[in-house]
Amino acid sequence: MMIDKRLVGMVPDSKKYIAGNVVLMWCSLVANIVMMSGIALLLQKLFFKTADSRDIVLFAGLVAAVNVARYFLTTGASRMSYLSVRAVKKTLREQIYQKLLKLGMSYREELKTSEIVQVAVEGVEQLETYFGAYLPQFFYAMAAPLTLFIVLLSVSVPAAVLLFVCVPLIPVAIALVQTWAKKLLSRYWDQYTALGDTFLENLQGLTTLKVYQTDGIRHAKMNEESEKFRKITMKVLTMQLNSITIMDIVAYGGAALGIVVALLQYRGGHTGFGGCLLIILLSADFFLPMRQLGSFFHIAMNGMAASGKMFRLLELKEEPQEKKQEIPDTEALIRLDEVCFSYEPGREILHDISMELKPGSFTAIVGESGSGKSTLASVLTGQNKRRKGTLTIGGVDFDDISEESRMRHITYVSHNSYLFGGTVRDNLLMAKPDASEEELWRVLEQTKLSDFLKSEQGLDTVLTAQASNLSGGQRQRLALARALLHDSPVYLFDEATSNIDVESENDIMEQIIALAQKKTVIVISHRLANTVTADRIYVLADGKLAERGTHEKLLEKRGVYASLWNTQQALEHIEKEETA
Ligand SMILES: Nc1ncnc2c1ncn2[C@@H]1O[C@H](COP(=O)(O)OP(=O)(O)OP(=O)(O)O)[C@@H](O)[C@H]1O
Repeated sequence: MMIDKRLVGMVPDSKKYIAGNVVLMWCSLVANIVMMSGIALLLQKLFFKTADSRDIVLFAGLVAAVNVARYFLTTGASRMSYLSVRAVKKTLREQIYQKLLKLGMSYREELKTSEIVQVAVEGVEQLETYFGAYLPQFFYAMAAPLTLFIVLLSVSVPAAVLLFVCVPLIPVAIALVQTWAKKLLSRYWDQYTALGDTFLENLQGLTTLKVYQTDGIRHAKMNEESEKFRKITMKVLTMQLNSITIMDIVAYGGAALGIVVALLQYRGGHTGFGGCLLIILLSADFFLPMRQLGSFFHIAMNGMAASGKMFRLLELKEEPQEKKQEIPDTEALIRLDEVCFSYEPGREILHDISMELKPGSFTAIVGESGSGKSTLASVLTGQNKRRKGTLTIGGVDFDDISEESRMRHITYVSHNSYLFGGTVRDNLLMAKPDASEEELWRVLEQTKLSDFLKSEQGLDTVLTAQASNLSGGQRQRLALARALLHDSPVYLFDEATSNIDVESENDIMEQIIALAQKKTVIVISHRLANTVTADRIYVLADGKLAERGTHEKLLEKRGVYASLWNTQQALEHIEKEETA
């Protein structure tokens, strides 16, 4: 109940450090007993005036030796604590990281990013006390009263028994609080991660909030959440303080009782003066380890509550990659048969989509806003896995293909591909780590970025996070350059030219169309003029496949595509007239 076996099992390395810590603390206790016995003996001799200078010197030597020994023992115990904490942090964070890698692109279907960050940072931090202090103290708190009991048995049996019997009252008090504490701490963590999520969202969208001047409303909402968090934090602290008070009453009450018994025993002549003194000096030591365990327990409980969230992450089902296959060849046909997809139960977004994406072909997926184009792209790239129907690449079921093979096969470029802080070179080499300078410049020339970069620091031009120091067009050009370098058989462009200037759009489309001569290219675009040369155009309407064919054939049909085309042409015509 008080030890989470699963948690300890996760960091087997920590066991030896915990054991070492307990042994060192126990040795320190023995040294203390020796010193207290020395004090009791000296005081007895002083009281009965039998002490001589030799006794004083001997006693001084004993005190010095014990203190030196205790210094080393305590330092050793702290070192053990540090080593076990280090093992815990390293192992758990490594496991979380590996898990995220194994979960692959679809991890966001299960957990929020902010939750993962909080668990991996704060959650693991909370476990520091559990492994470094609570667990060793747990075993020490058992060993210490037993040792003292055995020592004091030879001094006074009733006092030793009474003190020993009172010690378990502390764990009983802890256990009583535990059930309540567990629920409270679980709520505390839920509230904490919820607040973290809101904070991250508001921070990321701060500019938008400022633009629409809704930051005040969000601020008020966050204050509400913070207030809830404050309240639950206060509840947790109250619970901790109350239970510490109970433990203090038991600990110091028990020690006082032991002292009373020792005095009664002395008065009754059952114990000597020195024995009585020894009981008085050691009685608090019976309880202090348990009392200390009680204070660590509350922090450890918090860590255990955090570990609940951590286990939830670590237990998420992952697909074993070993059994996965490679895509048989680069000329593989991508086939969808009656594919359906829902983000949430009861609201299907894609309905019975069947299509064939032939190797070396240029396919376009078009449709009105909200018709499901991006959803289809996320299914094709494995970001959303909860689909129904069949999706195969080269005859192999999509789910049986390893993520690595899929990533090598399909390069996905969205309208906001992530560019990392660092240099242009760093971002490009991500796609092909062994690319030569010439290769890097070639893709930059293709995407017409080379002149601009030459006027800066070339490949060493520094980018801020998300390349926010580049223009929208430049960002998309760089994302395209990186994709071209990746050299995969299939390219999927999801609105890769949206929200950028016309010149960049034309340049990028020119490169995409050239790419379609050599590779399988799928273009999702709201602008039909970009995809007129496609070998096949799939038209989506309300998540269904409404039409398919070439641009000319679709115009002849005078259906959804033709009407979309005519509307866009008319709009573009008006735009041209207005700018003329
Ligand atoms: N993460 C999500 N969770 C729930 N519903 C979603 C999610 N993403 C998209 N949808 C819903 O799926 C539907 C299709 O959206 P999708 O983004 O695929 O359309 P689209 O054709 O790409 O639109 P656009 O051209 O505007 O980008 C929409 O009704 C949208 O509300």
